[in-house]
Amino acid sequence: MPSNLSDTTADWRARAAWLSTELNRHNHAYYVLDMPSIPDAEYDALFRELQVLEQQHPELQTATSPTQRVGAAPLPQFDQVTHSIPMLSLGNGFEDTDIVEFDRRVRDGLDTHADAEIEYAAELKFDGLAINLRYENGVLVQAATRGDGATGENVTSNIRTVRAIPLKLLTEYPPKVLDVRGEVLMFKADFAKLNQRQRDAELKEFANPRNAAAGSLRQLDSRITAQRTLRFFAYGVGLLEGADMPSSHSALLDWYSELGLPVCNERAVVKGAAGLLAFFRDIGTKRPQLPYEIDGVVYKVNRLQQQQMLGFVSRAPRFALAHKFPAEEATTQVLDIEVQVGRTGAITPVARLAPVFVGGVTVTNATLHNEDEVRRKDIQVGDTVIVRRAGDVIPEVVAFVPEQRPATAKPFVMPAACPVCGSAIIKLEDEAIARCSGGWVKCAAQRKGGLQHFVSRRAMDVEGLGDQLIEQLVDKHIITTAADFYKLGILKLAELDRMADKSAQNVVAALEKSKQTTFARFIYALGIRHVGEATAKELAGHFPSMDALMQASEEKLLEVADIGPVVAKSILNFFADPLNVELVEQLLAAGIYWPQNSPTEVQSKHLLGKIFVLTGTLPTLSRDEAAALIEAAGGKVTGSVSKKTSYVVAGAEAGSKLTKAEELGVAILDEAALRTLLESNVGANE
Ligand SMILES: NC(=O)c1ccc[n+]([C@@H]2O[C@H](COP(=O)([O-])OP(=O)(O)OC[C@H]3O[C@@H](n4cnc5c(N)ncnc54)[C@H](O)[C@@H]3O)[C@@H](O)[C@H]2O)c1
Ligand SMILES: [Zn+2]
Repeated sequence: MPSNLSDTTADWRARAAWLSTELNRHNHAYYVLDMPSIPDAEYDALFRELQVLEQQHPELQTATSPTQRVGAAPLPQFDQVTHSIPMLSLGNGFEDTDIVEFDRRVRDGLDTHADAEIEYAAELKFDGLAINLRYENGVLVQAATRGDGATGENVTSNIRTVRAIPLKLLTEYPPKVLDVRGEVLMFKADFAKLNQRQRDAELKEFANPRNAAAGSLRQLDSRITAQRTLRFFAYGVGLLEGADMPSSHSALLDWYSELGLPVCNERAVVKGAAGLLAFFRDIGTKRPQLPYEIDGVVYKVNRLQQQQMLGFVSRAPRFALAHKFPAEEATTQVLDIEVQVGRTGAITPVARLAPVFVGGVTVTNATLHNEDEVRRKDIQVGDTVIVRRAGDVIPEVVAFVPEQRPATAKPFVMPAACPVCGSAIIKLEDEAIARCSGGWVKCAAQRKGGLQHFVSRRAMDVEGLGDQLIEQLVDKHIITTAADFYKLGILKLAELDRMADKSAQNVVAALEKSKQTTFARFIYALGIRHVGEATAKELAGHFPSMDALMQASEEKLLEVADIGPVVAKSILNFFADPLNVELVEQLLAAGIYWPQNSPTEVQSKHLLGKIFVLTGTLPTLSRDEAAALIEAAGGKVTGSVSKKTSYVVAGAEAGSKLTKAEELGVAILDEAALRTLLESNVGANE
């Protein structure tokens, strides 16, 4: 309760009444419309405040208070179903102490010895909606939502479209009546597909899988439900007639499994509070990999007899507790929208936020991904927004709250120039992402990425110069351009963190060794936009020297196989910048060189027309080297084996390509056989 409230009955009453109205309004949006108006954490905070207020002032509590009720009344459009046994909610806890306290309450309630450990069934808290499935003589006859706990909505025809739910139980002796309780939910992948379809059809997207599941099940037209993939997990029981109730919760779920009802495997029987907390932590680490969303775990006293002794409070059983994960969503204000320049020059709009605690940390900014996304979500400076931080994922802005948009809200405008280097920001028509046109030589934001690429295995191939080392070198201003690598001495390197003399020597030796390279590798290492390895090879084969390449006109570039206008323009732009030309000159001056003609000892183009596939690890040649030799002899290297393949060159740990070659009867060579073939003229076509 806010402390600025003076301690008078009138104030409590007003606050409690206000909280009730708010909670009822949010309940309606959440349960009836399937469109929550605030994040769950904020709803929970209001709910707790009212609970505390009512505990302190019992006279405020009414039977109609939101704290005493479950869910919301069913929609009048649906037929109503009165539950034989009410469907309740769950009490919940967040902190370890809440769990220890729950275990203590259970032990007190059972009057067991202080040191007797209780057996609990622990399971997942699925983020969907509760359903009651009535089976009579083994046949599904009715399905109803929880509604307000006493009365739910009849959704039988919709539930019949859910393939995960059996229409008939797998038993010859079904009970006369069985109310199976469980959760209808939507898996993450199905949710993503549904929202993609909604977007394509320009329909409203669902906020999360829970709302999508609820919105899909609570449809008046079952054909719509049938198009959405819903799933189901059973976790409880209502009325049971004509069979004995299993003696524990775990036995109930085992029985369900035998009856053909889907039961989640992530469950355990544990002992005492320590067992509960261990389960919680274990599930916490598995959570990101689960194919569906959960918002916590649920603990239930396992023995049915003990459950009955404990009984119920108004809206929840005393024998169960939901242990919830920290909220992943919260609302806050957008103070500004800035742009960040990524390692490849990609410009990302980022919302600066009023600090907010979400997903277990304080968040002050969140990604907006790209310009189109900002427009689509219509996020403006000044908006109140819902921020989401799930696991270790970067926080993102989910949506803005329309009712709270101020008149002064300002739409985002993409700046014309890079905030880091001042170069123009450009966006190609067919790309979602705008980029700084400065490139890595000019733009400090792209420098580290560019330098890492420069030394990478397929470029200059400098061993021992890892990403972290480069970050340090740049951050300590030891290096600004790629040419600086070749000025590095052992002493400078040995000054760095975690750098032993020996490793420093190795790096310097590796740099020295990298000076002898190929023309193609050097072109690729320059990191010219759109010039990948293949294009670099084409260029190296086409132009006799670096000078020739740097001076090539657009027409000349277009003569090269596979080079179109976009790539040609990119190459022209790169060499139009004096900084880049200077870099090339410095690198060559530092001693980088390559054999002028073909880098190998191949005598003739005798393998013209032959198609090779490389697989596995060869004893001495790297794959690149083998490919270069084959190409120098006129052969062609492709990625997959077909009837057209002339030879498959197989090394250690060759996989499916080798099998395929054997199936198709393609000739298989080892490295020695390849060398023989390259050196002789046996493959000649003439
Ligand atoms: N954002 C909003 O405006 C808004 C409004 C109302 C409610 N809510 C949210 O809804 C929740 C309260 O709803 P509630 O009363 O359904 O309670 P609850 O979701 O906290 O717990 C009860 C429900 O958990 C589900 N459940 C999942 N796995 C289960 C399992 N293994 N065993 C038993 N039950 C399981 C069942 O559907 C059950 O009805 C809160 O998280 C609240 O934040 C949000
Ligand atoms: Zn820039």
